[in-house]
Amino acid sequence: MKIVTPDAMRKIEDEYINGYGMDSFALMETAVISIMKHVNIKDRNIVVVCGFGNNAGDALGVARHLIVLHKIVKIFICSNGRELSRDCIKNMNILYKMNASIEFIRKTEDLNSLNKSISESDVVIDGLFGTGLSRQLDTYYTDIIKSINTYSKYVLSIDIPSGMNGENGYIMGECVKANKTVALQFYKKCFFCDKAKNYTGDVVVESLGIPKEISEKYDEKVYTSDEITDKILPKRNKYSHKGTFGRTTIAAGSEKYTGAAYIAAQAAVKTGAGLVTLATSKEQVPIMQSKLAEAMICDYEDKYFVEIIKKSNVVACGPGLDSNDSSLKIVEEVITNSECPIVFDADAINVLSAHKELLFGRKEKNIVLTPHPGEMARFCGCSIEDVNNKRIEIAKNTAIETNCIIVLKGYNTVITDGEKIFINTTGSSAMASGGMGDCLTGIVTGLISQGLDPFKASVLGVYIHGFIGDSLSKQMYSVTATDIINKISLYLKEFES
Ligand SMILES: NC(=O)C1=CN([C@@H]2O[C@H](COP(=O)(O)OP(=O)(O)OC[C@H]3O[C@@H](n4cnc5c(N)ncnc54)[C@H](O)[C@@H]3O)[C@@H](O)[C@H]2O)[C@@H](O)CC1
Ligand SMILES: Nc1ncnc2c1ncn2[C@@H]1O[C@H](COP(=O)(O)OP(=O)(O)O)[C@@H](O)[C@H]1O
Ligand SMILES: [K+]
Repeated sequence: MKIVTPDAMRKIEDEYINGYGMDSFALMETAVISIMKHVNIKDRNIVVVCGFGNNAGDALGVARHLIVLHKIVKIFICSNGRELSRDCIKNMNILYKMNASIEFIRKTEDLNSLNKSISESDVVIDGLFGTGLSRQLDTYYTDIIKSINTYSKYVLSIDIPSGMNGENGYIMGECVKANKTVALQFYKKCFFCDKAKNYTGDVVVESLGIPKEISEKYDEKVYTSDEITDKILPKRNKYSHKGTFGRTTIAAGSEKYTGAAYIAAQAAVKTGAGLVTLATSKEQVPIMQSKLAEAMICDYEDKYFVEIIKKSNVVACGPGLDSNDSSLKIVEEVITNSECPIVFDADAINVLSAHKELLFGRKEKNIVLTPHPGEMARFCGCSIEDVNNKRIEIAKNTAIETNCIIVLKGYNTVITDGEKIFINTTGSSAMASGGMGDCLTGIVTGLISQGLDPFKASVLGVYIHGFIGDSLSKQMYSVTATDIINKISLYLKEFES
C-alpha cells in the first residue's frame, strides 16, 4: 500500500477526474460506500459533522446511506459562511429532498445543539476536513473539534482526523480524536508522524479503484514495508554450503554489557548466515564460548579480528559496546578494513556522532545505521522530540548527508537510503524490551550475509523482526529478543521464495 502527501493525492484525483474523465461525484460515492463498511450496523443515533469541502461531501453521502438504513441522523454543517464544494452541495440537496435533519453552526450558541446531539449519539462521523486542511484553524473550528472530543462516545474520521495536517501530522490548533480513520485509497503521510497515533485510532485504507498508472506517476517513493515483502528470500540451493551464505563478523559486547553480543550473534546465526564470528572483549570470550554453539569467537585485540573483517561479506558493529575510546578504535578498524556492507548499531552510532567523517568516502552505499530516536538525536545534534516530530524527514536527510542507509527504529520504523522511504507496519509495544534492537541488527546482518543488498535486507529485516513479534504476541503478553531468536528460522520459512 502506498503512502501519499495531500499534494500527490490532489494530483492523482485531478488526473483521474480531468484527465481520464472519471466523474467526481461517482468517485465520491465510491468513497462513501467504502466508508459505510466501517459504520457499526448496531449504532442507531448518528451525528455527522461536516465542513464545506469534499471531505464534507463524503460525510453527507454517508449520512444519506444511513438515513436509508433507518438510522437517526443529525447533520451539522460547519462552513462558517463559506461556499460548499460542488459535490457537497449535490449531496446536501439530495438530503434536503429526503427531509434530513440539517443544522448550520453559525455562532457559539449553535454549539449547544451540537453538544447535546453528540452526547446522545452512538457515533460521530467526522467530515470537517480531509487532505484540504492547509491553515491553522480559528476558534470557530477548534471549538467544534473540542465539542466532538468532549461529548462523543465513538468517532469515525473520514480520510484524516480533522485538524491534522496531512503532510506532516502537525495539529493545526486542535484535532479530532478518532477511534477509527478510514483513509481513502492510500495511507496519508501524516499517519506516520509521531503524534498521529494519538488521534487516528485504528487506520484502515479503502480503495477508490484509482488506476495504478495514475498513482505511479505521482509516486513520491514512500512505501509501507509490506510492499517489498512479496519479493522475499532466495531459496537455499541444494548445492550450497556454509560459504555460500556468507562470512559474518559481529563486533559486539564490552566488559560492561554482556547480553547484546550474544543476542546479535545468535540472531545472525538463526537468520541463516553461513559463518558467524563474534569479536568481543577479552572478558567476554569465555562466557560467549559457553553460550554460542555455532559462532566462532575472538577478542578485539586478537590480530585475527582485522583479518576476519577483511574476509567478511558483512560486519555488524555496536551492540553492547561502550561509548569510549576503545569503541572508537573498534569502529575505525571495522570501517578502514572493510569494503563490505556494515551495520552500525547502538554505541557504534554514538561514537560515529562525533566522527561522521569516518562514514564518508565509501565506494558503495553499503553502511546501515540503526539508531533508536535517542541515538538519532545525538547523531543529528537535535532533541528526541525533534526526531519524533519529523521522523521521515530526519531519517531521509541523514541518509543523504551520510550516504548511508538509515533505519530509524520505534513504532513505524523508517528505513531509507535517502531516495526511497519504507515505513514498517509490523511490530508492537509487546516488543519494547531490552535486546530487541540487538536482535534486529543480527537479523539484518544475517540477511546481508546471504546476499541481500543492504537496503532490501534492512527493509525486509525490520519487517520480519516485527512480523515474528506480532505473531508471538498473539499468545504472549510481551515478547523478548530470545523469543524472537528461537523462532526466526521457523518463520523465515514463510518468506522463502
Ligand atoms: N477530490 C476527489 O475526487 C475526492 C476527494 N475526497 C475527499 O475530499 C477530501 C479533500 O477535499 P477538499 O480538497 O475539498 O478539502 P477538505 O474537505 O479537506 O477542506 C475543504 C477546504 O478547507 C479549506 N481550508 C484549509 N484550511 C482551512 C482552515 N484552517 N480553516 C478553514 N478552511 C480551511 C481549504 O481551502 C479547502 O477548500 C479528501 O480528504 C477526501 O475525504 C473523496 O471524496 C474521494 C474523491
Ligand atoms: N511500540 C513499538 N512498536 C513497534 N516496534 C517497537 C516498539 N517498541 C520497540 N520496538 C522495536 O524494538 C526494537 C528496540 O530497539 P532498541 O531501542 O535499539 O532496543 P535495545 O537497545 O534495547 O535493543 C526496535 O526494532 C523497535 O522498532
Ligand atoms: K475528516
